Amino acid sequence: MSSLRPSGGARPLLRVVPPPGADATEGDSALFALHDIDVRYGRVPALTHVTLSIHAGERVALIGANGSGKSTLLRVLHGLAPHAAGAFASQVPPQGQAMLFQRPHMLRMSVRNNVALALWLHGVRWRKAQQDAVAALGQVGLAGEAGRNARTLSGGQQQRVALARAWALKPAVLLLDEPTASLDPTAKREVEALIADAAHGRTLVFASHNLGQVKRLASRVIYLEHGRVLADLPVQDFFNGPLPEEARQFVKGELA
Ligand SMILES: Nc1ncnc2c1ncn2[C@@H]1O[C@H](COP(=O)(O)OP(=O)(O)OP(=O)(O)O)[C@@H](O)[C@H]1O
Repeated sequence: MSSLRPSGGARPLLRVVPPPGADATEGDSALFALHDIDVRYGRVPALTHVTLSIHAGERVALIGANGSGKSTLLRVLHGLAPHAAGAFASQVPPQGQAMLFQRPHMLRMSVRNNVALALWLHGVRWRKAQQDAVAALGQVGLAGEAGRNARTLSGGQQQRVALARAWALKPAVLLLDEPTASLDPTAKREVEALIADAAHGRTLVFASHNLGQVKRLASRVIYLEHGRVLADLPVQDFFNGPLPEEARQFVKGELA
């Protein structure tokens, strides 16, 4: 079982239940193991004393106020936070995971090639990459837009292209940073359904401010405050059990 350092006056609540088959007492069975991780941007602490493990098949929601460290934690998992102190171990090869950023970057080329390029960079031949790209775009309802310049798509459509780009790589681990934050209610529902579908047989770690979505998608909730983990619980316990006061207030505020 993982353990956490108390953070300031607040006591973290930690009861990580690994999925069936995973042995949480064995550090090396974890896909990701973080021990006492600190990340700073200059003088700004983004993560402080973060210790946790993530096992195959978990669907982990990262929640917390703006600036609490959710994106930074996702970046650590994706190997994009080089200034981390502490120990970080990953059992996932780089091509085994894909990350969706809050504001996906579209290259000035067709929608199809935006997806195909990601595949080609992972060693898929160009012709096959284009075929797979069209198939992935079909999965997110954008097959009809394959020839369009990706930069001319709406924000929601660009988010779908980014999802297709991630899906096409068939990663074992999906890291999603507020994947539906900028979408209208219909697109939110549709993209959330795509994520739920894609999560089958995969490990999912996602940041979200949408607690309804967290309840629907997550098996485990990690609550961050000022870069510290204040609660790390199975989803039912997070929403039904006692929480540290800060987390309770946050949940109340977000649900209001
Ligand atoms: N590139 C950066 N340069 C300087 N400070 C940064 C940078 N990125 C993040 N930070 C700071 O690190 C802290 C954690 O930020 P992070 O983006 O991880 O939070 P977050 O929980 O994802 O926030 P949000 O909900 O707004 O997306 C914040 O204080 C933020 O201002």
